[in-house]
Amino acid sequence: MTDKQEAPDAGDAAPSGSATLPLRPPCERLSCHKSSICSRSYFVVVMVFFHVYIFNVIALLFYVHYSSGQEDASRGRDAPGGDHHQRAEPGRPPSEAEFMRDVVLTRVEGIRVGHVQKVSLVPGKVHEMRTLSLKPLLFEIPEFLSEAECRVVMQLAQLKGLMESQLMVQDGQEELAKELNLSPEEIFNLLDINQDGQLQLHEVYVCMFVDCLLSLGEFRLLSNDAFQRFLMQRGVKRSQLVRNSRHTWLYQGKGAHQVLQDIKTRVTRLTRLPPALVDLSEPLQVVRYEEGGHYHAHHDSGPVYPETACTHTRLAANTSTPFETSCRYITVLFYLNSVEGGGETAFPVADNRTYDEVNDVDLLDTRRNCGKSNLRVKPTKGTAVFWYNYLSDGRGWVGEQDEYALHGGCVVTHGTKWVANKWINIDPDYQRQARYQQLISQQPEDEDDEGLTLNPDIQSPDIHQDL
Ligand SMILES: O=C(O)CCC(=O)C(=O)O
Ligand SMILES: [Fe+2]
Repeated sequence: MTDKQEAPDAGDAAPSGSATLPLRPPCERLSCHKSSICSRSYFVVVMVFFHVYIFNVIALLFYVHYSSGQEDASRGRDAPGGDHHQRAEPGRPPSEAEFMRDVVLTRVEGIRVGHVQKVSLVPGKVHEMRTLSLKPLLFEIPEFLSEAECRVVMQLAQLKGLMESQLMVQDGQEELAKELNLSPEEIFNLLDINQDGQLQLHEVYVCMFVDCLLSLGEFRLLSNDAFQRFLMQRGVKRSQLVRNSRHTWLYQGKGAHQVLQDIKTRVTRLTRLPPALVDLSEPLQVVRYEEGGHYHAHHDSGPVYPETACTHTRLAANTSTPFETSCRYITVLFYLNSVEGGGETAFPVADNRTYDEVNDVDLLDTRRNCGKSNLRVKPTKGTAVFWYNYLSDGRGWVGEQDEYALHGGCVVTHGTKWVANKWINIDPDYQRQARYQQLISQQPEDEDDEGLTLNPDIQSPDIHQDL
């Protein structure tokens, strides 16, 4: 057998009789003599690469699609205004949490101080809303309430009865003090934060309205007797108190007087907030100052740190927190009468004074220094003012406390002053607010309204006996 016979391809590889010649590389051979096979292989290789490429592109597209979907979903959970596409399944009503994901808190634009915008709050009437300051964002709306509405609110408050906003010594109730098992000295010691043996105004202030060494529950008991006694023992006068007024709370939910319900609806329109947030806020607080009454400058709501709970959502909080504040995002203040003398609402640092200067001038003292406040609003019957106590977080939710929202009631020099406060409570922690709303939505119908957890003066469960 020749080489030729043994190797069928030999004829392709070398001419006959030249077995010693080196074989050419197979590729060269193919390209020269098997061009059809060569191009088919090339085609196959190209097609394989092509398919792998297409497959990779499709896989990449799927990956991008699904991973951005997940990001959206988690953004929806973290940022209330972030996701407008995550909806409940069709045919199923959205749960409160799903509803909340779509909520963005609209803020009314101030444009500039003095800017007037028309607002439609009641059918057939247009109100004018004037920007009073940008820091805080503060507006005034004349004739927000009619004369008749002002009268009804004052009368309902009188019918209900007003209590001292900050109590001084009155009769008895020794038992409550005993229950606490704290002597007046011990109470004083707890409130005397800097331990200098004196009870300064700011210490009373701190305890009354922001965070307190005592729990809120203990403080409520104190205010009935023991607290007043040691204030008197230390020679504290009414004028030295943080506030010198009387107040009560009026329920505005279902079954409440129509005027009260109307006011709530109007507030919802004015603030452009979701009705549920207004519905679940504190009842209306009505305040009366007699001649000589005042309210030193304060914040309606404190700063919120990670360890701070909001009073209204504390039931929904997973953990217990050492501090609590009322998380009043907005204050709407109504003047129910025109005051004969004094009684302006002062905003000591509005717009152009830094907060630090407050300490130098003691602008907190509205009995002495109201005249030095940057801005004062004269109480005029029916007028409403409203402002934001918190800034925006930039993503459509509640941000940090606005320190320019400091305000107080100047001393009433002639006559009586009646105001009402509508506070809108929103937890800066979006998740907590969502959990709270979900919890409330699971309550039976007659329990899921304002005042369930929010009225700071109400300790008994009979809150729905409110007017
Ligand atoms: O009486 C005023 O003008 C202000 C009232 C106030 O700030 C309040 O009740 O929190
Ligand atoms: Fe206030």
